[in-house]
Amino acid sequence: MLNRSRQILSEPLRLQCCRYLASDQKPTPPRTLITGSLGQLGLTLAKEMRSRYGRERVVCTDIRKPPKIVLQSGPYRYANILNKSGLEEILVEHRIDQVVHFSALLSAIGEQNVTLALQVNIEGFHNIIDLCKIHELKLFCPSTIGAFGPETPKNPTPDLTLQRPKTIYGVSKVYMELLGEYYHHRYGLDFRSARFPGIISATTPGGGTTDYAVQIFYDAIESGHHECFLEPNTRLPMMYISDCIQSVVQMMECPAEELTQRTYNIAAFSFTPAEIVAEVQKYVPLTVEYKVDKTRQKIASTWPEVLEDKNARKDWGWDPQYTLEKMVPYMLQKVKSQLHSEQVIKDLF
Ligand SMILES: NC(=O)c1ccc[n+]([C@@H]2O[C@H](COP(=O)([O-])OP(=O)(O)OC[C@H]3O[C@@H](n4cnc5c(N)ncnc54)[C@H](O)[C@@H]3O)[C@@H](O)[C@H]2O)c1
Ligand SMILES: C[C@@H](O)[C@H](N)C(=O)O
Repeated sequence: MLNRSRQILSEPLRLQCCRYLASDQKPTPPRTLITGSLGQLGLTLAKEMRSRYGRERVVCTDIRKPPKIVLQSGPYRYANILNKSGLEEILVEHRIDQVVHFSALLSAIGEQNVTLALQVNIEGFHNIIDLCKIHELKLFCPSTIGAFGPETPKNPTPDLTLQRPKTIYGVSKVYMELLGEYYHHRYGLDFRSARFPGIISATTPGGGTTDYAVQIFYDAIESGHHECFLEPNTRLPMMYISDCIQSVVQMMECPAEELTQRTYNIAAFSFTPAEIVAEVQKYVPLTVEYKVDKTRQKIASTWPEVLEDKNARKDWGWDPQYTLEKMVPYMLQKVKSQLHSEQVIKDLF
């Protein structure tokens, strides 16, 4: 895993990473805290970071009871991001150097509970960013294609453009981007953010508009039939989990002077439901029925089709490895193992 990760980094970044990997060289690897680590992305990132920096140097947190295997794999702490002093205690006790802030309510679930989304996505972020400022910690918080709206150019969508999202999720992410950049400008906080496409992994997602693109693999393996909640021609940017995790590591390890901006679009590939169905059908029999969910379709219709990521490629060597065609057989294999032997959670550690 470690070799693979290093292979795909650009030359300057690879040299930077080697500084963490060679035990006789300085500086020592960072101590990292991940919030919302039991969601779709957190444990995969924890596994990658632990392989690079050491098991005890990555502290997973969330408000949910973790599976036993998570407890066995390294430090895990209960941390509600709405409890600022509780968070501070953990940051101080573990002598944390950097935070990856994943806790959030995603687009579809946010529309079902706007008050809670405001609390988690905005108040929670206030707590995190203030603590990072006080304790001089580096902060990564992902943004999303959901930070754009219907007025945004859809194809391609540049880094700097109109952002008038129509979900509370999108509004809170634009606020997060702006506040992070303000704290960087005003206080020198080392804030970094990448706008993720919909992420596809065998770990199931937590209430987003792009979730169909994970569910389709479970349906293909379990029943051979998928009910799709988006229209067949809805094109959205997507990315495989391995590339997503690489983007976090690469961006966090990039020397500050190489970043020309603090929020970057990142892209891998885009597809429509009809296109992913056709790709899955190359490997397994699959029928599909389009039962469109009006709320999620309305959200998807306001999002970009293709993100422009030339600045991320130029500044910190962003170079995704997975295409739709390469990802589909991997996903089918992962989901099959997950269903038959809970292998995916084991794979994480
Ligand atoms: N998954 C994607 O497709 C995607 C795409 C773009 C951006 N992102 C961003 O990446 C981050 C991680 O996404 P994810 O898919 O893992 O999300 P997820 O919904 O799967 O997980 C979020 C986690 O936050 C935790 N959480 C909720 N309330 C909390 C609270 N009060 N205190 C602490 N933790 C709390 C939940 O328990 C959950 O484990 C989010 O910020 C999301 O906006 C994700
Ligand atoms: C796109 C992303 O932010 C998330 N998967 C959602 O659909 O809400």
